[in-house]
Amino acid sequence: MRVKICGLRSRAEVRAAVTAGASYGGLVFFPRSPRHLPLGDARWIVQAMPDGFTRVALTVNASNENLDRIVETIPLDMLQLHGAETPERVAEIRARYGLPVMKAIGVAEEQDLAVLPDYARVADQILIDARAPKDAALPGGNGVSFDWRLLSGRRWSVPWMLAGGLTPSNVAEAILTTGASQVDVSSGVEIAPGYKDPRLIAAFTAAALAAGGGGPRGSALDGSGVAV
Ligand SMILES: O=C(O)c1ccccc1N[C@@H]1O[C@H](COP(=O)(O)O)[C@@H](O)[C@H]1O
Repeated sequence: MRVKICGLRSRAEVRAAVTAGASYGGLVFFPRSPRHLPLGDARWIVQAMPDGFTRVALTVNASNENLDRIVETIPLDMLQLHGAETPERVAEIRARYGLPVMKAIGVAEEQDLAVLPDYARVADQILIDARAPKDAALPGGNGVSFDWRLLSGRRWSVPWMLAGGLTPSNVAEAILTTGASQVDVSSGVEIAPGYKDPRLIAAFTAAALAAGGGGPRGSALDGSGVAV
């Protein structure tokens, strides 16, 4: 079981995630988000991330110019693409930066999963998130979940991660229902938008690790996140 804490905005939040046993830390580069990080701050925050803790940059429909700036400024282990990037664009970004790419797919009903194989061909991982509500200002980070039963018994050819409205209280049920071996959380461990609570980070990570049977910290790039 591997846990990603997304939207880390301070070194204290990074320390809380690492201490809790999370494997991934997400930095949001999307100005409309309350979790958006100026690049100067990101450079400082990323220094608090130890070896083995996967450093993920989240972007939304970013241009090459913006991605260039991010990749040139901070050391990264993965790019999370959380917009309407096509499979061709995902492949282009992966080739351009030589970094593993995790593509987010928004799900509200079964047919939303139909695009998943196309992305699994070009991305290193898939992030299955709740589809954002129509009136939402953000494409993710809304604290909204979906019917996890849509995923039970499904398999894909690449590692995948479950997201969307996960909290310390529901993550165990989400894992048991979907069989996820990786989970991602943002608003579910916050006391206000953009402000993580170390106790909620600890509670979430402990609940996920207990439900998933624990397991080593580390990246899922070895393929061990593949659903079985
Ligand atoms: O967290 C954000 O602000 C954000 C902004 C734009 C796109 C995605 C964002 N977060 C991702 O959304 C999911 C679910 O978040 P939540 O736990 O429901 O709040 C997660 O993958 C975040 O990485």
